[in-house]
Amino acid sequence: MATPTRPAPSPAALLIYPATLLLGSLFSVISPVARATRDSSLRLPKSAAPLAPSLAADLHLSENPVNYFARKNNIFNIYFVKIGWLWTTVAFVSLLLFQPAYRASSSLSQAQQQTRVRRALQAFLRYAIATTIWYLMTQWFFGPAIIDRSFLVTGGKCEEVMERAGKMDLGGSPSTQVETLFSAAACKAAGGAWRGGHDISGHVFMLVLATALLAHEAVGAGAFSAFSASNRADGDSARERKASDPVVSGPMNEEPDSGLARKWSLRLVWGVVGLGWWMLFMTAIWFHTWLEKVSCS
Ligand SMILES: CCCCCCCC/C=C\CCCCCCCC(=O)SCCNC(=O)CCNC(=O)[C@H](O)C(C)(C)COP(=O)(O)O
Ligand SMILES: Nc1ncnc2c1ncn2[C@@H]1O[C@H](COP(=O)(O)O)[C@@H](OP(=O)(O)O)[C@H]1O
Repeated sequence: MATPTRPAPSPAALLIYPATLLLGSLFSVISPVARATRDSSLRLPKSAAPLAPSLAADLHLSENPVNYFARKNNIFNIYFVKIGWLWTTVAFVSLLLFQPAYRASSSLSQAQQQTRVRRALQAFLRYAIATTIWYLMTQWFFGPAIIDRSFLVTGGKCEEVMERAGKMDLGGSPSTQVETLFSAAACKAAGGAWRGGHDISGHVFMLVLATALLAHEAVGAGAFSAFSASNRADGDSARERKASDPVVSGPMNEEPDSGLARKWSLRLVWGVVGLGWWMLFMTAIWFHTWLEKVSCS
């Protein structure tokens, strides 16, 4: 019986992302609460009203929007999304450590051990590639991150700071000045307003990348465990399997206590994926224009 060990999730599953953004955008248009938030923000004093076409800030400037998730300081934004790659890393490492698909153990044959080490290395490579992409897009790309550079290229700038810089010498080395003016975080920290360009959502980008990476890995690892468990139950057919066959190299000799860690690592991963999806949905409802959201997914 040849059952694939790690069936690849269908690419069609990725449609959940545009569907989520579409649903969130529709909700933001038809929900009375979302509309009330928008109306109240439009009644803000002119000095507080942004001049740029970006709706990200325009619609949600009020200090305390009606909906908790429309607040930038909501607990999930601060302790989950803002350090989202840390959560992704922890969840991913827990998979590598505790899922039988990647775990080499002395009770396995040498061929089985090699298969698992190879799988773990491949998974780590996927994580490293995703981490590099996240880093270059949102944190640093030989200076400002790609998202910040695309904002500048499309006409955005750090408004108040640019004006001040025009009037006085900012001091510091030229590279310090560039950092101050040309990255969203540095601009906001310097009291400037990051306005005027196409502001690709870092939240949408990171949440899509992180949840897709984790879900893809968890589906594969979970399927391996389920397949192995069904083989353990079916003792006769399990004994017929070749140890060297990567398709059937299940954790027949798994230590009893590793089952708990295996379950909890999957729960952690699906928890991160679930909360990540929810925050993506919240970003779709309360933050950014439609174009800014879809341009990064
Ligand atoms: C060419 C450079 C390549 C560098 C990458 C090399 C990859 C090597 C592979 C593996 C090595 C392991 C390294 C471990 C990395 C651990 C990652 C972290 O934990 S970083 C610390 C936590 N920080 C975050 O999670 C930040 C997440 N937040 C954001 O990215 C942003 O806040 C946002 C994009 C979500 C929103 O942006 P904002 O401007 O609106 O705040
Ligand atoms: N789901 C969410 N919950 C709370 N704040 C969010 C959010 N999605 C985006 N934001 C906020 O909206 C702004 C634009 O984010 P992004 O460009 O990454 O989508 C950021 O504000 P700050 O930069 O003031 O923190 C971010 O914190």
